Amino acid sequence: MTIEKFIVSADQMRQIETRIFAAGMPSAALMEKVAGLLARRIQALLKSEGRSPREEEPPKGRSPREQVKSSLLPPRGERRGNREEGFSYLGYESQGKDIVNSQFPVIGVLVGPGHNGGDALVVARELHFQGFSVIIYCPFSKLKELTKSHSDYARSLNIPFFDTIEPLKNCDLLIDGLFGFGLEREIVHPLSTAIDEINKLNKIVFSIDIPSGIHTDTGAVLGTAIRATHTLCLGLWKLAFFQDKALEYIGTSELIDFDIPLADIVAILGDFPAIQRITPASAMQYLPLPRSPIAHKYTNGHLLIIAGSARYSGAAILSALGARASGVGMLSIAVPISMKPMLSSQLPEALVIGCPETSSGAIKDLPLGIDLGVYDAIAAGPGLTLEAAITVESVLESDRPLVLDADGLNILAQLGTVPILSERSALTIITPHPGEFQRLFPELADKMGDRITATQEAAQLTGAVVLLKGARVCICFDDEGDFLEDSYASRTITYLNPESTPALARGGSGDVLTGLLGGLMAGAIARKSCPKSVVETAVWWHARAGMMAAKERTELGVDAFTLTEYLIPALREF
Ligand SMILES: NC(=O)C1=CN([C@@H]2O[C@H](COP(=O)(O)OP(=O)(O)OC[C@H]3O[C@@H](n4cnc5c(N)ncnc54)[C@H](O)[C@@H]3O)[C@@H](O)[C@H]2O)[C@@H](O)CC1
Ligand SMILES: [K+]
Repeated sequence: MTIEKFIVSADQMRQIETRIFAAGMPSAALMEKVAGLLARRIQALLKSEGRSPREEEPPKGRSPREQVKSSLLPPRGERRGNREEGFSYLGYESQGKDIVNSQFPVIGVLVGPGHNGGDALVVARELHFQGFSVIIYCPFSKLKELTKSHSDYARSLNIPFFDTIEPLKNCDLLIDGLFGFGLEREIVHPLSTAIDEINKLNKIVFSIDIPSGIHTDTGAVLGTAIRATHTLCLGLWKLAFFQDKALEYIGTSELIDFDIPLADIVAILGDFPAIQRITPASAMQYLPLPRSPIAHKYTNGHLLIIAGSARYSGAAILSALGARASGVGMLSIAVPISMKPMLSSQLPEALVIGCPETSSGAIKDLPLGIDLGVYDAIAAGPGLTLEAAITVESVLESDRPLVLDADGLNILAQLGTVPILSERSALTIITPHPGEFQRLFPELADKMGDRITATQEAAQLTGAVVLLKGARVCICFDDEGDFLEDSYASRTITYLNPESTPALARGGSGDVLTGLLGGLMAGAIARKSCPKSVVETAVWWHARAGMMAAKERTELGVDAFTLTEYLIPALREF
């Protein structure tokens, strides 16, 4: 399993770290290694933007120090402006250093009392040796032993230290090493005020491990937090990177792999971890590709979509186009009878079933004598309105595997989520957004501060696969031994999708997912493979299509219909 699959809590990271130290790795050596990787990565990021001091052609006729030039510096006029306002550049002319006119990029390193601060000090030292102009902000008098050693050494190198934020104002880049996964309580004044002021500076900020102030597990802001533009997560992905509310603070992110032995990870997380990050490889393994050379339409599954109303007529089309991309063998679509001609013209390959409809054009009931048993799976909900309650009740009562979305979920909430779903004999996949989730699970209202835990509990309460939509989709289900090895039966499995695009935050994109997921599920059932496994595939694929469309058309250009047209091209990228 690739390192990118693992996700840890602060406690698990601590346990893994303890094993490494117990096995003999010196703590100082590990910090040196990690921070060395960080410093090199930060330099590479700066170099990619033409901001590396040593790589540039030195202008003639200057001292070696002055020859090191970087575009990280603000235009000279701006700096002069600061001086004219009476602000001494960086505030340390008084230390006898004439760097006011220096051409160096100026990097401000924020140092905390623990080992996150230790990492930051090693990074500061390395960047200093590489020719960057570095200053250190450290408002703490007590530091952990190792951090104190690095602080002493940095001071001996004449790297300037400050305990006020004023000097940070003229830095071109900030590196945040105030707190990592050791933060356990709220940040209070005066540090909280300082962090708020630092955020107001609107600088480029690289956070080490996690933005300081963010809870490693829940992603909650503990008092206040650094708003990073980029976060370099150390060793293993932490849960916070999958909590929607932390994303504004994390910015873009990447993993810095520092060779944690797999045996130590497995010792703490197990060889099939209960929480996993979706990767292209893991999602693609459940795609119905390549097809069997002797496949026929029924071995690729038969999906029934139940969707649409006069009010939301497009929902049925969008779901059906999602299902079309899944390669499902046969597609049937049940819609209010007056919509039948429109559906038939849009989806010539589908069998369109006209249903009796209410006076306002919603599905009143399924046609008399319909045999749901012929379908491998059913996807119901998009655009149904609450008037389709009888229909939703009958699919819930059926023994067919079911994807339930949108109004299907609102009707389920009225019927009573937990008793209905726990009585279902067949698999149910529910795909709520946070508002629908709260209607479905009022008993979990106070758990919504931690999306991941709330989704896990919803899966445990219902026995369903629960897919909570958002920037980082969370998928949870109980493993009943049908999917993984028997020894793991009765655990809750969680999959987290690491990447998506806000371009998908738009009406109709969920309808596409419902159809795509339903189609993949029907195919999996027809081929007798586990239908739960395709949920991660559908979520990842849907997000990739959105990302590809956004890249080509901007985030404004990804309406739900356009999204359906990117589903197949998105696969070709892989
Ligand atoms: N896990 C690993 O394998 C490695 C961890 N390293 C670094 O070590 C970090 C964790 O280090 P620590 O456990 O020392 O923890 P941190 O550096 O995250 O912070 C802990 C320190 O902050 C103080 N503190 C906590 N909450 C506070 C608050 N609200 N206000 C003021 N002070 C507060 C604590 O008393 C303690 O001194 C990681 O994030 C990472 O940067 C790396 O150095 C090496 C590898
Ligand atoms: K940090």
